[in-house]
Amino acid sequence: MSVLEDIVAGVRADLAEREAALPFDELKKRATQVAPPRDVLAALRESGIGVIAEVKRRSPSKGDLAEIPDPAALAKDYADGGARVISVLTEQRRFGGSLADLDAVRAAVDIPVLRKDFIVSPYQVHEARLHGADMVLLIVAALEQNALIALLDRVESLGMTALVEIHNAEEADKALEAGAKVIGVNARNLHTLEVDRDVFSRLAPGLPMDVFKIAESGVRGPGDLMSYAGHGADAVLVGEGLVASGDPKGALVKLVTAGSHPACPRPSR
Ligand SMILES: O=P(O)(O)OC[C@@H](O)[C@@H](O)c1c[nH]c2ccccc12
Repeated sequence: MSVLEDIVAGVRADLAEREAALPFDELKKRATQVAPPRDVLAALRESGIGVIAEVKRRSPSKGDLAEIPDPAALAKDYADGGARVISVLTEQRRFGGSLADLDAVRAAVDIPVLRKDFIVSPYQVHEARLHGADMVLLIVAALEQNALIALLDRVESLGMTALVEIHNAEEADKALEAGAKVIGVNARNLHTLEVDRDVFSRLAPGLPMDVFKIAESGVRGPGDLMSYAGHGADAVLVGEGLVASGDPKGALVKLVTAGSHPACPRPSR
């Protein structure tokens, strides 16, 4: 079993428990009662290269990254530091996240929040909405094309924005065919878990101008942000480089400053 299949199997097992505790119809009903989602694309399209800052405790590739006893405090630091969007990992087994983290972050900040998980069922999309998410990650490699299309429609029909993640040209075609408007190129290979920053520069030229392009993973500091920007990234998504820095807010401010510096390459639109 690949790492991805293994993670998804665990996600499905945890999901079955939540479905038993809160039936889908009831979940859907409750999700209509929360405040409407924010306009994520508008937030992302503000000037400069935006930074999406991630609340990430651990990962299968790196093990423990940071304890993060108070995700709300970290989220406030991110928002104060100029993050455009906050990404919250909610996968429990491998990343140490939870829906409680999403709740805490949602309550702490006003900027858009991304639910970062391995979404394989409509249940998780409504659940994201119920917990205040404005954006939802959909990983092409984890989904059959029909499921990708259905989940993307579902995310958009709830007023949220889908971040569609790809790793190669074949997945790029699938994402575009499904109608993705925001595409994340993940530099981390989901099979080997290795980071190859050149994946972005290889794939970005093949993506249409009007697709919003996010470079995910492997941003260690301003240099990596500038380099991704030079290859056409509209925004970057950063986890480890912030949480494991010892000073997440300081590290973020450096990235945000670089992203809005006149010398930083701009997306050509
Ligand atoms: O910690 P990094 O290298 O900055 O990476 C962040 C983010 O890209 C990574 O957490 C990620 C990208 N896609 C994912 C899918 C699931 C879980 C995690 C991820």
